[in-house]
Amino acid sequence: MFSFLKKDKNEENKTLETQEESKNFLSKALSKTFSSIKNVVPQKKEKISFDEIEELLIESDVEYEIIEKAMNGLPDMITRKQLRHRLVMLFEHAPEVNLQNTKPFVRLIIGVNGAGKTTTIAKLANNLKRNGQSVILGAGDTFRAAAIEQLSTWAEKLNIPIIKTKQGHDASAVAFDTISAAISRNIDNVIIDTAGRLQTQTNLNNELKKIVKVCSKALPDAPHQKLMILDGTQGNSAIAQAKAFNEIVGIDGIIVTKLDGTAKGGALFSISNQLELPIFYIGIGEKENDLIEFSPDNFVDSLLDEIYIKE
Ligand SMILES: Nc1nc2c(ncn2[C@@H]2O[C@H](COP(=O)(O)OP(=O)(O)OP(=O)(O)O)[C@@H](O)[C@H]2O)c(=O)[nH]1
Repeated sequence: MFSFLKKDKNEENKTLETQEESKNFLSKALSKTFSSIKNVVPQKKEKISFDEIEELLIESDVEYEIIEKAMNGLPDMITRKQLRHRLVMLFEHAPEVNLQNTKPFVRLIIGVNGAGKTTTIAKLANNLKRNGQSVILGAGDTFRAAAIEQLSTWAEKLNIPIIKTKQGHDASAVAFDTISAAISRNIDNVIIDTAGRLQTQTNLNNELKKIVKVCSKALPDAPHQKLMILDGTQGNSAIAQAKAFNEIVGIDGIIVTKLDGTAKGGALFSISNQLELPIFYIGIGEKENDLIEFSPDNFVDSLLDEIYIKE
């Protein structure tokens, strides 16, 4: 009985340590956003004024509408606990748990050119592999030869199989073949790239609808996740883009990239809240390990650690 309790305590400590590590990692990755916040509140305090909180949220690129929503009814001097509660609430669209029971689990990656799709696919695949799962990639960006090459280079580097075709060939055929290969080779995860497109490019968007339909022909219910990659350096302007894609194919979750290079980290609040979608991961660098699972609690706590004295 005693040793059982002791083990529990050890495990609890370990979880706390991991949480602390993940928060430290987040603070480093979001240093640009946090230093803009510190410009507004240079000294840590127990209570911070309404006006200062409002200003620091504006500085970190939270949309004004969201700030109003979060701060409605708060007093003139705000405690950490009061603010924490309101900020965490903005991420109420938490990721669904237990999605991973399906095999193969098919993710379709969507985004505009340059948002970081290819790099993010590599990072995601690397994460899954590190967790002991098998992955296959589908080079569905058949629009540009360079995209097929770039993804192939990552596949080789990470030692992950890839299904590809020639530039200009049918992207939905690549999606179908990748899922079929995963089924026959008993692979856990499928990640399918798609061509970068704007929400206004009708032909490409019809192609995207076709890819989604063909995925479900290869495997009922696939794709299990349609993930939108948003460039974090664009801050709030990425929202309109994602809204349009959500209307075209229905997005299940967001990955925000390049948060290491911007002071606009506060846009994460607006992105999740406005789109009513969970943020699954954030990209914090160009290497394969630079993708972390997004935790609203850790994000809000790291931010509050910059301005509040710990309770
Ligand atoms: N600093 C930083 N750079 C990133 C991150 N994610 C991607 N990048 C860089 O952003 C650039 C564009 O990334 P890609 O993965 O090529 O983007 P893409 O959306 O596939 O773009 P196309 O290939 O043009 O369709 C590359 O130079 C990446 O290294 C990130 O989280 N942080």
